Amino acid sequence: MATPTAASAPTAGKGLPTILEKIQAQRLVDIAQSKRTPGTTPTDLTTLLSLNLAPPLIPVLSRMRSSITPGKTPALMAEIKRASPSKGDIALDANAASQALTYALGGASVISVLTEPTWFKGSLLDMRLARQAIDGLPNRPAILRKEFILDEYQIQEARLHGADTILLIVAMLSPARLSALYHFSLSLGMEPLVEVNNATEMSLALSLPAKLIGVNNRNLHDFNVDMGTTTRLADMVKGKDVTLCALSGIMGRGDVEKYLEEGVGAVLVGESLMRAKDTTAFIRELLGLEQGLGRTGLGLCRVKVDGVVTPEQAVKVAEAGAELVGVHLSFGKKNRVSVKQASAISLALRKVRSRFSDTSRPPSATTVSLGNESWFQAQARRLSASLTICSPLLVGIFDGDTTLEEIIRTVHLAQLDIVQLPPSAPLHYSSHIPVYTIRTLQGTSNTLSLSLAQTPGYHHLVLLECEAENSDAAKSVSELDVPLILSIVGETLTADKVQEVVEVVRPWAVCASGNVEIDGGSVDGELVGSFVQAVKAAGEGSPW
Ligand SMILES: O=C(O)c1ccccc1N[C@@H]1O[C@H](COP(=O)(O)O)[C@@H](O)[C@H]1O
Repeated sequence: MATPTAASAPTAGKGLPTILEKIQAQRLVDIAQSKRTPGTTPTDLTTLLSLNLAPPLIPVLSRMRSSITPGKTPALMAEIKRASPSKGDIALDANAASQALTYALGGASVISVLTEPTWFKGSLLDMRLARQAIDGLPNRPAILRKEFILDEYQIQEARLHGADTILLIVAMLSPARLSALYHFSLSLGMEPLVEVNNATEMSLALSLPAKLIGVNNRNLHDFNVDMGTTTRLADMVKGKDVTLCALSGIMGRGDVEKYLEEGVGAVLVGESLMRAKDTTAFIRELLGLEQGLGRTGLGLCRVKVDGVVTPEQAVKVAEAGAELVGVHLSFGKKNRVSVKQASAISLALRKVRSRFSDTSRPPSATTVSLGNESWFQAQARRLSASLTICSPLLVGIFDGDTTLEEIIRTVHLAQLDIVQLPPSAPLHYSSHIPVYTIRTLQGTSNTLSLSLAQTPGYHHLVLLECEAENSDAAKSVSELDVPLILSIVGETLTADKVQEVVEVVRPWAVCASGNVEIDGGSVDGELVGSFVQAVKAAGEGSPW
């Protein structure tokens, strides 16, 4: 791969805007320095890519196009921009990871991360962290490396650090270099955003043929922003397989609406988003969405009954309306069952499920949101949707001595639907267990375990064991973004008491204990039924 130098810069002699010349010269120095650094030489990057160390890509065009409603909602490319040559410092304290998460949950389709350090105070680390922060989201935005790309080396860096697309600025590149970089990016699976500022550059972009074209309203000679630039070029892409993006100077919904009327599909917004007092509200305004909509769940609280030892008990619990049936599978536990007994319980539950399920419901009725939601919200939504067609589910409860191999074997032999892990279970277990997992935490949990509780991938739900007098702990955990199963220990939870707790803590489910937990051979179906009714009444309007 040839290394462009400042002297042999492909754009020399084109009369570039001063700032672009300066940035270009500096970037060539930076690239040469990185290429010389042991561990990041061009050979290293090629090796890292061939080892498949770049994180998985999403196709930027289809991600953006799936968010566009022509004339109404554009795809939003939300930019992380701490500073700029034209404005100086904008938001030096901005944290790339938390900004990216806010953008993603607010409804951005692309997160544009400036990685240029000198004028924009960005970095590749910013982009990597932005990607990591949104990686677990079920419908994550694409990551754009917003950079002055001059060399294939920067495109390799972009892929390795988690970009799904890169920027190519036509004004900085000769037609031959533009074409080479465009095709190199495609060869790594990334459709680039090609930036133009006039009709000549637009024709060049179309000849590539670029499918994602951004018109920069900012004149890079004098920094003057002319919002009519996009308007004047919009007709050139009409009828073509091109998503047109308006870049720079967008301050509010008024600007967006004007562009939507002109057939623009996407807007890239930097400064005004970075300065917004309420970023989420501003994103919703830009996208023309209703304000203040919180989480949309099914408004339900579910019941889990533990300690079932026979198929007959399991059926009684199902008939009483509980959605989760727990069996203890570890030695030394009260009401411990063998794998064989668990398997018989599983079979009995499978036989009766159709009686408690509504398979006539279309999937969309339970799939409340396919937009941007957190990893845990998505898990809870999917599990809740499964429960409407497949209830109750069987939970196998394990203690700290069970190995991962034993748990996986039991899942298959007993056909468990969910595995409940003890607090001490290694954090990687969940990613190896082929069903949903619940992690038990004690109400007295420290800050570390609370932060682990919220880590996507370590478990799908948290079961919080809490003394009745310590329900404040449950309240504080309930504020975490994790579906919670509340288990009040050491006290019989009456129907009245459970209503009170559910209304305060708003858990995803409650674990029946005391008066309804099975002890010995019999289950009082009526008691379980009234407990279930109390939980259902109190759970109405829950965010889950
Ligand atoms: O903003 C600048 O000073 C600038 C200078 C040189 C190249 C690009 C520049 N900014 C680009 O502006 C848009 C975002 O615009 P805005 O913040 O929403 O007005 C984006 O394309 C930046 O890369």
